[in-house]
Amino acid sequence: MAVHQRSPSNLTELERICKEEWQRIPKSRCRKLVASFPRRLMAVLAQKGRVNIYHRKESRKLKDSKNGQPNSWSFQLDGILQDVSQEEVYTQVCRRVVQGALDGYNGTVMCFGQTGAGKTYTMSGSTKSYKQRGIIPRALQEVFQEVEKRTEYSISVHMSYLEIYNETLVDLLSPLHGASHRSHRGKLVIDEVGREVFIRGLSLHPVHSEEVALNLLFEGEMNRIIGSHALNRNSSRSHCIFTIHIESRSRTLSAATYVTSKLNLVDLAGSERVGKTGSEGQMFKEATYINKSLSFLEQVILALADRRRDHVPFRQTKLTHVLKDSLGGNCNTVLVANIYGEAAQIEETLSALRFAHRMKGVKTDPAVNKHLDPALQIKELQKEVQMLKDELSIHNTLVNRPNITYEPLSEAQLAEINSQVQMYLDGRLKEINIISIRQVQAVFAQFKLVVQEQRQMVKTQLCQMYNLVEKDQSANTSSLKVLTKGTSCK
Ligand SMILES: Nc1ncnc2c1ncn2[C@@H]1O[C@H](COP(=O)(O)OP(=O)(O)OP(=O)(O)O)[C@@H](O)[C@H]1O
Repeated sequence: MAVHQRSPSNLTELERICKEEWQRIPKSRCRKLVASFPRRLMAVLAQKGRVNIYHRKESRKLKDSKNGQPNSWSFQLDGILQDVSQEEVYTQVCRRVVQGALDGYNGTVMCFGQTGAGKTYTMSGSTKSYKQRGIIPRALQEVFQEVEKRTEYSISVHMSYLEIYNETLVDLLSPLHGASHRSHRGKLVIDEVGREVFIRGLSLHPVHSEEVALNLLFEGEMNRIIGSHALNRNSSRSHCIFTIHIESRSRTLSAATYVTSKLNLVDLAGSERVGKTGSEGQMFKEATYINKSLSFLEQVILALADRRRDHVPFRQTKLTHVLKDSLGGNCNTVLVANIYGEAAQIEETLSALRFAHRMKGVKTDPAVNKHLDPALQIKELQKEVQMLKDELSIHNTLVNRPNITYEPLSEAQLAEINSQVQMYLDGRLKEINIISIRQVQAVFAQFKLVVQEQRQMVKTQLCQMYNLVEKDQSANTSSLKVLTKGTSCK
Protein backbone atom coordinates (compact mmCIF):
# COMPACT_ATOMS: atom_id res chain seq x y z
CA MET A 1 0.00 0.00 0.00
CA ALA A 2 1.29 3.39 -0.90
CA VAL A 3 -0.09 6.84 -1.19
CA HIS A 4 0.70 8.99 -4.18
CA GLN A 5 -0.11 12.61 -3.70
CA ARG A 6 -0.26 15.28 -6.36
CA SER A 7 2.51 17.82 -6.03
CA PRO A 8 1.57 21.30 -5.01
CA SER A 9 2.66 23.95 -7.49
CA ASN A 10 4.89 25.85 -5.10
CA LEU A 11 6.08 23.64 -2.30
CA THR A 12 8.41 26.14 -0.62
CA GLU A 13 5.70 28.73 -0.33
CA LEU A 14 3.26 26.14 0.96
CA GLU A 15 5.76 24.78 3.44
CA ARG A 16 6.16 28.28 4.79
CA ILE A 17 2.39 28.69 5.10
CA CYS A 18 2.13 25.32 6.71
CA LYS A 19 4.81 26.10 9.28
CA GLU A 20 3.15 29.37 10.19
CA GLU A 21 -0.34 27.96 10.34
CA TRP A 22 0.26 24.77 12.21
CA GLN A 23 2.02 25.88 15.32
CA ARG A 24 0.08 23.37 17.30
CA ILE A 25 1.42 20.32 15.48
CA PRO A 26 4.04 18.72 17.73
CA LYS A 27 7.32 19.23 15.91
CA SER A 28 8.87 15.97 17.08
CA ARG A 29 6.27 14.12 15.05
CA CYS A 30 6.96 16.02 11.83
CA ARG A 31 10.16 14.51 10.53
CA LYS A 32 9.41 15.89 7.12
CA LEU A 33 6.88 18.47 6.17
CA VAL A 34 5.69 17.32 2.84
CA ALA A 35 2.75 19.37 1.80
CA SER A 36 0.30 21.99 2.66
CA PHE A 37 -2.34 23.43 0.45
CA PRO A 38 -4.11 26.69 -0.29
CA ARG A 39 -6.57 28.35 2.00
CA ARG A 40 -4.43 27.25 4.92
CA LEU A 41 -6.87 24.68 6.11
CA MET A 42 -5.16 21.37 5.80
CA ALA A 43 -1.72 19.85 6.13
CA VAL A 44 -0.63 16.41 5.09
CA LEU A 45 2.49 15.22 6.83
CA ALA A 46 4.39 12.06 6.18
CA GLN A 47 6.46 10.25 8.71
CA LYS A 48 7.93 6.80 8.12
CA GLY A 49 5.00 5.40 6.15
CA ARG A 50 2.45 7.21 8.29
CA VAL A 51 0.17 9.84 6.80
CA ASN A 52 -0.95 12.45 9.27
CA ILE A 53 -3.68 14.81 8.24
CA TYR A 54 -4.45 18.02 10.08
CA HIS A 55 -7.53 20.04 9.30
CA ARG A 56 -8.77 23.11 11.13
CA LYS A 57 -12.10 24.02 9.62
CA GLU A 58 -15.12 22.66 11.44
CA SER A 59 -17.31 20.48 9.30
CA ARG A 60 -20.52 18.70 10.10
CA LYS A 61 -19.55 15.88 7.76
CA LEU A 62 -16.26 15.11 9.45
CA LYS A 63 -16.25 13.05 12.61
CA ASP A 64 -14.47 14.61 15.62
CA SER A 65 -14.81 18.07 14.17
CA LYS A 66 -14.28 20.68 16.90
CA ASN A 67 -14.82 24.37 16.38
CA GLY A 68 -11.65 26.06 15.21
CA GLN A 69 -9.47 23.21 16.54
CA PRO A 70 -7.35 21.18 14.22
CA ASN A 71 -8.73 17.68 13.69
CA SER A 72 -6.17 15.05 13.01
CA TRP A 73 -6.16 11.59 11.48
CA SER A 74 -3.31 9.20 11.15
CA PHE A 75 -2.91 6.19 8.82
CA GLN A 76 -0.06 3.71 8.82
CA LEU A 77 0.74 2.59 5.25
CA ASP A 78 3.69 0.91 3.59
CA GLY A 79 5.02 3.99 1.86
CA ILE A 80 4.27 7.56 0.91
CA LEU A 81 5.12 9.09 -2.42
CA GLN A 82 5.06 12.84 -2.11
CA ASP A 83 6.76 15.11 -4.57
CA VAL A 84 8.72 12.30 -6.15
CA SER A 85 9.54 11.55 -9.79
CA GLN A 86 7.60 9.05 -11.86
CA GLU A 87 10.71 6.87 -11.83
CA GLU A 88 10.71 6.81 -8.04
CA VAL A 89 7.00 5.90 -8.05
CA TYR A 90 7.74 2.99 -10.42
CA THR A 91 10.70 1.80 -8.33
CA GLN A 92 8.81 1.89 -5.05
CA VAL A 93 5.50 0.52 -6.30
CA CYS A 94 6.04 -1.75 -9.26
CA ARG A 95 9.61 -2.98 -9.78
CA ARG A 96 9.36 -5.84 -7.26
CA VAL A 97 6.01 -6.93 -8.72
CA VAL A 98 7.44 -6.99 -12.29
CA GLN A 99 10.45 -9.03 -11.17
CA GLY A 100 8.07 -11.43 -9.41
CA ALA A 101 5.98 -11.78 -12.58
CA LEU A 102 9.10 -12.75 -14.54
CA ASP A 103 9.74 -15.47 -11.92
CA GLY A 104 6.20 -16.84 -12.25
CA TYR A 105 4.24 -14.89 -9.58
CA ASN A 106 1.01 -13.11 -10.53
CA GLY A 107 1.10 -9.39 -9.79
CA THR A 108 -1.35 -6.52 -9.56
CA VAL A 109 -0.76 -2.83 -9.16
CA MET A 110 -3.96 -0.87 -8.73
CA CYS A 111 -4.59 2.89 -8.46
CA PHE A 112 -7.57 3.94 -6.37
CA GLY A 113 -8.87 7.36 -5.36
CA GLN A 114 -11.02 10.36 -6.03
CA THR A 115 -11.55 11.63 -9.54
CA GLY A 116 -8.71 13.90 -10.65
CA ALA A 117 -6.36 12.69 -7.88
CA GLY A 118 -3.78 11.34 -10.35
CA LYS A 119 -4.53 7.65 -10.96
CA THR A 120 -4.10 7.78 -14.75
CA TYR A 121 -1.05 9.99 -14.29
CA THR A 122 0.45 7.34 -11.99
CA MET A 123 -0.49 4.40 -14.20
CA SER A 124 -0.04 5.70 -17.76
CA GLY A 125 1.72 9.01 -17.13
CA SER A 126 1.66 12.15 -19.17
CA THR A 127 2.46 12.29 -22.88
CA LYS A 128 4.02 15.72 -22.35
CA SER A 129 7.48 14.32 -21.71
CA TYR A 130 9.23 10.95 -21.71
CA LYS A 131 10.25 11.48 -18.06
CA GLN A 132 6.61 11.68 -17.08
CA ARG A 133 5.67 8.27 -18.47
CA GLY A 134 3.89 6.17 -15.89
CA ILE A 135 3.98 2.66 -14.44
CA ILE A 136 2.65 0.77 -17.51
CA PRO A 137 5.24 1.95 -20.08
CA ARG A 138 8.00 1.53 -17.49
CA ALA A 139 6.83 -2.01 -16.65
CA LEU A 140 6.87 -2.90 -20.37
CA GLN A 141 10.38 -1.49 -20.67
CA GLU A 142 11.58 -3.54 -17.71
CA VAL A 143 9.93 -6.74 -18.95
CA PHE A 144 11.68 -6.51 -22.34
CA GLN A 145 15.01 -5.57 -20.73
CA GLU A 146 14.72 -8.69 -18.57
CA VAL A 147 13.82 -10.82 -21.61
CA GLU A 148 17.14 -9.68 -23.15
CA LYS A 149 19.06 -10.28 -19.92
CA ARG A 150 17.64 -13.68 -19.00
CA THR A 151 19.31 -15.52 -21.88
CA GLU A 152 18.91 -18.90 -20.18
CA TYR A 153 15.12 -18.58 -20.52
CA SER A 154 12.83 -18.46 -23.51
CA ILE A 155 10.24 -15.87 -22.49
CA SER A 156 7.08 -15.07 -24.42
CA VAL A 157 5.00 -11.98 -23.71
CA HIS A 158 1.34 -11.31 -24.58
CA MET A 159 -0.82 -8.28 -23.81
CA SER A 160 -4.50 -7.63 -23.28
CA TYR A 161 -6.40 -4.46 -22.38
CA LEU A 162 -9.82 -4.67 -20.75
CA GLU A 163 -12.22 -1.86 -19.97
CA ILE A 164 -15.22 -2.12 -17.65
CA TYR A 165 -17.65 0.59 -18.72
CA ASN A 166 -21.09 0.79 -17.10
CA GLU A 167 -20.89 -2.92 -16.13
CA THR A 168 -19.96 -3.95 -19.69
CA LEU A 169 -16.65 -5.60 -20.57
CA VAL A 170 -14.93 -4.01 -23.56
CA ASP A 171 -11.81 -5.23 -25.37
CA LEU A 172 -9.70 -2.10 -25.94
CA LEU A 173 -7.43 -4.03 -28.30
CA SER A 174 -10.15 -5.78 -30.22
CA PRO A 175 -9.16 -6.61 -33.80
CA LEU A 176 -12.45 -4.91 -34.77
CA HIS A 177 -11.36 -1.32 -35.23
CA GLY A 178 -13.05 1.95 -34.40
CA ALA A 179 -16.45 2.18 -32.78
CA SER A 180 -17.38 -1.34 -33.89
CA HIS A 181 -15.38 -2.88 -31.02
CA ARG A 182 -17.88 -1.31 -28.60
CA SER A 183 -20.86 -2.77 -30.45
CA HIS A 184 -19.12 -6.13 -30.00
CA ARG A 185 -20.55 -6.22 -26.44
CA GLY A 186 -21.60 -9.28 -24.59
CA LYS A 187 -18.89 -11.32 -26.30
CA LEU A 188 -16.59 -11.11 -23.28
CA VAL A 189 -17.43 -13.43 -20.41
CA ILE A 190 -15.77 -13.84 -17.02
CA ASP A 191 -14.73 -17.43 -16.50
CA GLU A 192 -13.12 -19.22 -13.57
CA VAL A 193 -10.88 -22.26 -13.79
CA GLY A 194 -9.87 -23.38 -10.31
CA ARG A 195 -8.76 -20.25 -8.50
CA GLU A 196 -7.92 -18.38 -11.70
CA VAL A 197 -10.13 -15.85 -13.44
CA PHE A 198 -10.12 -15.54 -17.26
CA ILE A 199 -11.97 -13.29 -19.66
CA ARG A 200 -13.28 -15.48 -22.43
CA GLY A 201 -13.19 -13.65 -25.77
CA LEU A 202 -10.59 -11.04 -24.75
CA SER A 203 -7.95 -10.68 -27.47
CA LEU A 204 -4.41 -11.65 -26.48
CA HIS A 205 -1.60 -10.05 -28.50
CA PRO A 206 1.88 -11.55 -28.79
CA VAL A 207 4.53 -8.84 -28.41
CA HIS A 208 8.22 -9.26 -29.14
CA SER A 209 9.55 -5.78 -28.41
CA GLU A 210 8.94 -2.76 -26.22
CA GLU A 211 8.16 -0.68 -29.31
CA VAL A 212 5.37 -3.01 -30.50
CA ALA A 213 4.01 -3.20 -26.94
CA LEU A 214 3.93 0.61 -26.59
CA ASN A 215 2.14 0.99 -29.93
CA LEU A 216 -0.52 -1.44 -28.77
CA LEU A 217 -0.79 0.34 -25.42
CA PHE A 218 -1.37 3.69 -27.14
CA GLU A 219 -3.94 2.10 -29.44
CA GLY A 220 -5.81 0.84 -26.38
CA GLU A 221 -5.54 4.22 -24.61
CA MET A 222 -7.13 5.91 -27.63
CA ASN A 223 -10.13 3.60 -27.28
CA ARG A 224 -10.74 4.43 -23.59
CA ILE A 225 -13.77 6.50 -22.67
CA ILE A 226 -12.83 9.92 -21.34
CA GLY A 227 -15.16 12.68 -20.13
CA SER A 228 -14.70 16.21 -18.85
CA HIS A 229 -15.99 17.59 -15.54
CA ALA A 230 -15.18 20.23 -12.96
CA LEU A 231 -12.42 18.22 -11.25
CA ASN A 232 -10.74 16.69 -14.30
CA ARG A 233 -10.71 17.71 -17.94
CA ASN A 234 -9.73 14.16 -18.97
CA SER A 235 -11.57 11.95 -16.56
CA SER A 236 -11.58 8.16 -17.12
CA ARG A 237 -15.19 7.02 -17.18
CA SER A 238 -14.32 3.34 -16.84
CA HIS A 239 -12.04 0.91 -14.99
CA CYS A 240 -9.13 -0.27 -17.16
CA ILE A 241 -7.04 -3.38 -16.67
CA PHE A 242 -3.89 -3.66 -18.75
CA THR A 243 -2.44 -7.16 -18.47
CA ILE A 244 1.00 -8.46 -19.39
CA HIS A 245 0.95 -12.27 -19.71
CA ILE A 246 4.37 -13.88 -19.33
CA GLU A 247 5.45 -17.47 -20.06
CA SER A 248 9.00 -18.50 -19.26
CA ARG A 249 10.77 -21.78 -20.14
CA SER A 250 14.29 -22.66 -19.10
CA ARG A 251 16.67 -23.36 -21.99
CA THR A 252 19.02 -25.36 -19.76
CA LEU A 253 16.70 -27.30 -17.44
CA SER A 254 13.70 -29.40 -18.52
CA ALA A 255 11.57 -27.59 -21.11
CA ALA A 256 8.57 -29.68 -20.02
CA THR A 257 8.15 -27.53 -16.90
CA TYR A 258 7.46 -23.84 -17.42
CA VAL A 259 6.10 -20.91 -15.42
CA THR A 260 3.40 -18.40 -16.32
CA SER A 261 2.18 -15.19 -14.73
CA LYS A 262 -0.26 -12.34 -15.21
CA LEU A 263 0.70 -8.78 -14.36
CA ASN A 264 -2.44 -6.63 -13.99
CA LEU A 265 -1.96 -2.87 -14.07
CA VAL A 266 -5.27 -1.37 -13.02
CA ASP A 267 -6.42 2.21 -13.42
CA LEU A 268 -9.71 2.39 -11.55
CA ALA A 269 -12.23 5.07 -12.40
CA GLY A 270 -12.33 7.76 -9.72
CA SER A 271 -14.98 8.01 -7.07
CA GLU A 272 -16.87 11.25 -7.48
CA ARG A 273 -19.45 13.38 -5.74
CA VAL A 274 -21.63 14.58 -8.56
CA GLY A 275 -22.30 17.78 -6.61
CA LYS A 276 -18.60 18.60 -6.97
CA THR A 277 -18.02 17.36 -10.49
CA GLY A 278 -21.27 18.71 -11.92
CA SER A 279 -21.82 15.50 -13.92
CA GLU A 280 -25.12 15.38 -15.77
CA GLY A 281 -26.84 13.12 -18.31
CA GLN A 282 -24.54 10.35 -19.56
CA MET A 283 -21.74 11.46 -17.21
CA PHE A 284 -24.14 11.21 -14.27
CA LYS A 285 -25.08 7.68 -15.32
CA GLU A 286 -21.37 6.78 -15.62
CA ALA A 287 -20.67 8.27 -12.18
CA THR A 288 -23.46 6.15 -10.69
CA TYR A 289 -21.96 2.95 -12.15
CA ILE A 290 -18.45 3.96 -11.04
CA ASN A 291 -19.46 4.77 -7.46
CA LYS A 292 -21.53 1.60 -7.19
CA SER A 293 -18.72 -0.67 -8.36
CA LEU A 294 -16.21 1.07 -6.05
CA SER A 295 -18.53 0.63 -3.12
CA PHE A 296 -18.76 -3.12 -3.94
CA LEU A 297 -14.96 -3.15 -4.11
CA GLU A 298 -14.89 -1.72 -0.57
CA GLN A 299 -17.35 -4.39 0.59
CA VAL A 300 -15.13 -7.11 -0.85
CA ILE A 301 -12.08 -5.66 0.88
CA LEU A 302 -13.99 -5.49 4.17
CA ALA A 303 -15.05 -9.13 3.81
CA LEU A 304 -11.52 -10.25 2.89
CA ALA A 305 -9.99 -8.42 5.83
CA ASP A 306 -12.47 -10.02 8.24
CA ARG A 307 -11.27 -13.59 8.91
CA ARG A 308 -14.65 -14.57 10.41
CA ARG A 309 -16.43 -13.99 7.07
CA ASP A 310 -16.61 -17.10 4.91
CA HIS A 311 -18.41 -15.49 1.97
CA VAL A 312 -16.81 -12.75 -0.09
CA PRO A 313 -19.25 -11.11 -2.55
CA PHE A 314 -16.88 -11.08 -5.57
CA ARG A 315 -19.69 -11.62 -8.08
CA GLN A 316 -21.71 -8.54 -7.16
CA THR A 317 -20.03 -6.49 -9.84
CA LYS A 318 -17.82 -7.11 -12.90
CA LEU A 319 -14.91 -5.20 -11.34
CA THR A 320 -14.60 -7.36 -8.22
CA HIS A 321 -15.25 -10.55 -10.18
CA VAL A 322 -12.47 -9.75 -12.70
CA LEU A 323 -10.11 -8.78 -9.85
CA LYS A 324 -11.00 -11.83 -7.70
CA ASP A 325 -7.60 -13.51 -7.92
CA SER A 326 -5.78 -10.18 -7.57
CA LEU A 327 -7.58 -9.25 -4.36
CA GLY A 328 -7.63 -12.37 -2.29
CA GLY A 329 -5.80 -15.02 -4.27
CA ASN A 330 -2.49 -16.05 -5.74
CA CYS A 331 -1.01 -12.60 -6.34
CA ASN A 332 1.48 -9.95 -5.24
CA THR A 333 -0.85 -6.97 -4.97
CA VAL A 334 0.02 -3.31 -4.41
CA LEU A 335 -2.65 -0.65 -3.99
CA VAL A 336 -1.79 2.97 -4.65
CA ALA A 337 -4.23 5.39 -3.03
CA ASN A 338 -4.11 8.67 -4.91
CA ILE A 339 -5.14 11.61 -2.74
CA TYR A 340 -5.53 15.35 -2.92
CA GLY A 341 -3.90 17.57 -0.35
CA GLU A 342 -6.57 20.23 -0.63
CA ALA A 343 -8.87 20.93 2.28
CA ALA A 344 -11.83 21.01 -0.07
CA GLN A 345 -11.33 17.30 -0.79
CA ILE A 346 -10.63 16.14 2.78
CA GLU A 347 -13.65 13.81 3.04
CA GLU A 348 -12.69 11.92 -0.14
CA THR A 349 -9.03 11.89 0.95
CA LEU A 350 -9.93 10.35 4.29
CA SER A 351 -12.17 7.81 2.61
CA ALA A 352 -9.37 6.78 0.20
CA LEU A 353 -6.94 6.46 3.12
CA ARG A 354 -9.41 4.37 5.11
CA PHE A 355 -9.80 2.08 2.11
CA ALA A 356 -6.00 1.78 1.77
CA HIS A 357 -5.68 1.00 5.46
CA ARG A 358 -8.31 -1.76 5.22
CA MET A 359 -6.58 -3.19 2.19
CA LYS A 360 -3.45 -3.59 4.32
CA GLY A 361 -5.36 -6.18 6.34
CA VAL A 362 -6.03 -8.38 3.27
CA LYS A 363 -3.65 -11.30 2.91
CA THR A 364 -2.90 -12.72 -0.51
CA ASP A 365 -1.22 -16.02 -1.14
CA PRO A 366 1.33 -15.68 -3.96
CA ALA A 367 2.89 -18.86 -5.37
CA VAL A 368 4.83 -19.65 -8.54
CA ASN A 369 2.52 -20.82 -11.37
CA LYS A 370 4.41 -23.95 -12.42
CA HIS A 371 3.06 -26.15 -15.24
CA LEU A 372 3.97 -29.45 -16.85
CA ASP A 373 3.69 -29.90 -20.61
CA PRO A 374 2.73 -33.64 -21.06
CA ALA A 375 3.65 -33.79 -24.79
CA LEU A 376 7.09 -32.35 -24.09
CA GLN A 377 7.52 -34.59 -21.05
CA ILE A 378 6.90 -37.72 -23.21
CA LYS A 379 9.44 -36.46 -25.75
CA GLU A 380 11.99 -35.88 -22.99
CA LEU A 381 11.45 -39.39 -21.56
CA GLN A 382 11.82 -40.92 -25.04
CA LYS A 383 15.08 -39.05 -25.44
CA GLU A 384 16.32 -40.34 -22.09
CA VAL A 385 15.39 -43.95 -22.91
CA GLN A 386 17.30 -43.71 -26.21
CA MET A 387 20.31 -42.30 -24.40
CA LEU A 388 20.27 -45.15 -21.86
CA LYS A 389 19.97 -47.71 -24.69
CA ASP A 390 22.99 -46.18 -26.39
CA GLU A 391 24.94 -46.35 -23.16
CA LEU A 392 24.00 -50.02 -22.65
CA SER A 393 25.03 -50.90 -26.15
CA ILE A 394 28.46 -49.30 -25.57
CA HIS A 395 28.73 -51.23 -22.32
CA ASN A 396 27.82 -54.54 -24.04
CA THR A 397 30.39 -53.96 -26.75
CA LEU A 398 33.03 -53.34 -24.09
CA VAL A 399 32.20 -56.59 -22.23
CA ASN A 400 32.14 -58.51 -25.51
CA ARG A 401 28.40 -59.05 -25.82
CA PRO A 402 27.76 -57.25 -29.11
CA ASN A 403 24.62 -59.13 -30.25
CA ILE A 404 22.32 -58.10 -27.46
CA THR A 405 19.38 -55.94 -28.40
CA TYR A 406 16.98 -54.26 -26.03
CA GLU A 407 14.10 -53.99 -28.46
CA PRO A 408 10.92 -56.07 -27.88
CA LEU A 409 11.50 -59.73 -28.89
CA SER A 410 10.41 -60.77 -32.36
CA GLU A 411 8.06 -63.74 -33.09
CA ALA A 412 11.04 -65.84 -34.14
CA GLN A 413 12.98 -65.04 -30.94
CA LEU A 414 9.94 -65.91 -28.81
CA ALA A 415 9.51 -69.25 -30.64
CA GLU A 416 13.19 -70.02 -30.03
CA ILE A 417 12.82 -69.31 -26.31
CA ASN A 418 9.71 -71.54 -26.10
CA SER A 419 11.51 -74.40 -27.71
CA GLN A 420 14.50 -73.95 -25.36
CA VAL A 421 12.16 -74.11 -22.34
CA GLN A 422 10.54 -77.30 -23.68
CA MET A 423 13.96 -78.87 -24.23
CA TYR A 424 15.05 -77.81 -20.73
CA LEU A 425 11.93 -79.36 -19.17
CA ASP A 426 12.43 -82.57 -21.19
CA GLY A 427 16.03 -82.71 -20.02
CA ARG A 428 17.45 -82.31 -23.50
CA LEU A 429 19.01 -78.94 -22.61
CA LYS A 430 21.12 -78.47 -19.46
CA GLU A 431 20.69 -74.74 -19.09
CA ILE A 432 19.10 -71.78 -20.84
CA ASN A 433 21.52 -69.06 -21.82
CA ILE A 434 20.13 -65.76 -20.47
CA ILE A 435 21.40 -62.51 -21.96
CA SER A 436 18.68 -59.92 -21.42
CA ILE A 437 15.83 -58.96 -19.09
CA ARG A 438 13.31 -59.33 -21.90
CA GLN A 439 14.55 -62.92 -22.38
CA VAL A 440 14.15 -63.67 -18.63
CA GLN A 441 10.57 -62.41 -18.83
CA ALA A 442 9.84 -64.56 -21.91
CA VAL A 443 11.30 -67.67 -20.22
CA PHE A 444 9.16 -67.16 -17.10
CA ALA A 445 6.08 -66.56 -19.27
CA GLN A 446 6.76 -69.87 -21.01
CA PHE A 447 7.20 -71.69 -17.67
CA LYS A 448 3.91 -70.24 -16.48
CA LEU A 449 2.19 -71.45 -19.64
CA VAL A 450 3.57 -74.95 -19.22
CA VAL A 451 2.47 -75.10 -15.55
CA GLN A 452 -1.03 -73.87 -16.47
CA GLU A 453 -1.31 -76.48 -19.28
CA GLN A 454 -0.23 -79.24 -16.92
CA ARG A 455 -2.71 -78.19 -14.26
CA GLN A 456 -5.48 -78.23 -16.81
CA MET A 457 -4.38 -81.67 -17.97
CA VAL A 458 -4.38 -83.09 -14.41
CA LYS A 459 -7.81 -81.61 -13.78
CA THR A 460 -9.25 -83.12 -16.94
CA GLN A 461 -7.83 -86.52 -16.08
CA LEU A 462 -9.22 -86.37 -12.53
CA CYS A 463 -12.65 -85.44 -13.84
CA GLN A 464 -12.63 -88.32 -16.23
CA MET A 465 -11.74 -90.66 -13.34
CA TYR A 466 -14.48 -89.12 -11.17
CA ASN A 467 -17.11 -89.69 -13.85
CA LEU A 468 -16.04 -93.34 -14.14
CA VAL A 469 -16.27 -93.82 -10.35
CA GLU A 470 -19.76 -92.23 -10.24
CA LYS A 471 -21.03 -94.58 -12.91
CA ASP A 472 -19.54 -97.46 -11.02
CA GLN A 473 -21.06 -96.23 -7.77
CA SER A 474 -24.58 -95.96 -9.06
CA ALA A 475 -24.15 -99.56 -10.05
CA ASN A 476 -22.69 -100.71 -6.72
CA THR A 477 -24.29 -98.07 -4.35
CA SER A 478 -21.03 -97.70 -2.46
CA SER A 479 -20.06 -94.03 -2.22
CA LEU A 480 -17.03 -91.98 -2.98
CA LYS A 481 -18.09 -88.37 -2.82
CA VAL A 482 -14.90 -86.43 -2.90
CA LEU A 483 -11.95 -87.32 -5.03
CA THR A 484 -9.49 -84.55 -4.54
CA LYS A 485 -9.82 -81.58 -2.30
CA GLY A 486 -10.37 -78.38 -4.32
CA THR A 487 -10.92 -80.10 -7.62
CA SER A 488 -14.21 -79.47 -9.29
CA CYS A 489 -15.38 -81.02 -12.51
CA LYS A 490 -18.16 -78.46 -13.04
N1 LIG B 1 1.71 13.88 -9.48
C1 LIG B 1 1.29 14.68 -10.50
N2 LIG B 1 2.13 15.55 -11.09
C2 LIG B 1 1.74 16.32 -12.11
N3 LIG B 1 0.50 16.30 -12.63
C3 LIG B 1 -0.39 15.48 -12.09
C4 LIG B 1 -0.04 14.62 -11.01
N4 LIG B 1 -1.12 13.88 -10.69
C5 LIG B 1 -2.08 14.25 -11.54
N5 LIG B 1 -1.65 15.23 -12.37
C6 LIG B 1 -2.45 15.89 -13.42
O1 LIG B 1 -3.75 16.10 -12.89
C7 LIG B 1 -4.75 15.83 -13.87
C8 LIG B 1 -5.71 14.77 -13.35
O2 LIG B 1 -5.01 13.58 -13.15
P1 LIG B 1 -5.53 12.15 -13.63
O3 LIG B 1 -6.28 12.24 -14.91
O4 LIG B 1 -4.39 11.23 -13.56
O5 LIG B 1 -6.57 11.86 -12.46
P2 LIG B 1 -7.42 10.53 -12.23
O6 LIG B 1 -7.30 10.21 -10.80
O7 LIG B 1 -7.05 9.49 -13.19
O8 LIG B 1 -8.87 11.06 -12.51
P3 LIG B 1 -10.16 10.27 -13.05
O9 LIG B 1 -10.54 9.32 -11.97
O10 LIG B 1 -11.17 11.35 -13.21
O11 LIG B 1 -9.78 9.63 -14.32
C9 LIG B 1 -4.03 15.42 -15.12
O12 LIG B 1 -3.88 16.55 -15.96
C10 LIG B 1 -2.67 14.99 -14.63
O13 LIG B 1 -1.67 15.16 -15.61
